[in-house]
Amino acid sequence: MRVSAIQMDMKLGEPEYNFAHAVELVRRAAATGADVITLPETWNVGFFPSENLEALSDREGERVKATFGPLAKELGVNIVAGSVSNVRDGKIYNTSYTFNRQGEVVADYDKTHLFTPMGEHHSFEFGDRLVTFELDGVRCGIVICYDIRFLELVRSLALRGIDLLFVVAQWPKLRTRHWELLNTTRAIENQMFVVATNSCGTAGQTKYAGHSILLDPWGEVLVLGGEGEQILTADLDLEVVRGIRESINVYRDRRPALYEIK
Ligand SMILES: NC(=O)CCC(=O)C(=O)O
Repeated sequence: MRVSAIQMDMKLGEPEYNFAHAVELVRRAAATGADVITLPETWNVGFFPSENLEALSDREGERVKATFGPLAKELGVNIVAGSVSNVRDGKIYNTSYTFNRQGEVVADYDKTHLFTPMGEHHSFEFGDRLVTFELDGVRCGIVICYDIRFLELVRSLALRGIDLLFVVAQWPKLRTRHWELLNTTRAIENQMFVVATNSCGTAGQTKYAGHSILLDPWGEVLVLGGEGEQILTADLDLEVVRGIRESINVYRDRRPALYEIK
């Protein structure tokens, strides 16, 4: 499975520009022969405008579905369309939509851990369900940015049988080391591929890290981004998952009856 992660530089509060730019980048990523293309967190508005957020947001994912469904079908590619700021039932969610090669929505996920240090919970609603799905027969899960700090969340997805985790983020440069270590640790402890797509550039006072990272289940770096906008591509050999789980079988050896965290 060839995956291309788009490390996008979006403009805060400018969905018109951001939609056009995301489509252009997806077309460029498709030219690499990718099976799956990914985008970062809240790329439609940036993370996140303090004014007019509701007016700038998508409505029940209508715009992202109308844009990326047909595009996925036209290009014959799976698209993990990052996440968008999205109004549903009068509330704003940080929602991720994933499209298969036929342009169908195969997953929608609302961020479950909102980033309270930046007040995300004052503007957005918490999601309340975990999501797994299949792309080309590969079992996948998705989390959004701050979610990656919660090992229980990722282990829960792992126990549902995923082999590949998508992380879509707007992670600040200030904590680049946490970003790399957390993604690497989740890959190793759950013995899965991790495709972690970050944003870059500056929004308001915050500089975003870039450093998108694609990892194999041994925690080896397949490709690591720099600081600027770029498309990172790697081939994932899913057989590696079976190999590591046979040689170091942590799923067989774990002893959940002893753990307070189930
Ligand atoms: N967008 C986010 O969730 C930011 C998370 C973050 O900066 C951190 O966990 O550190």
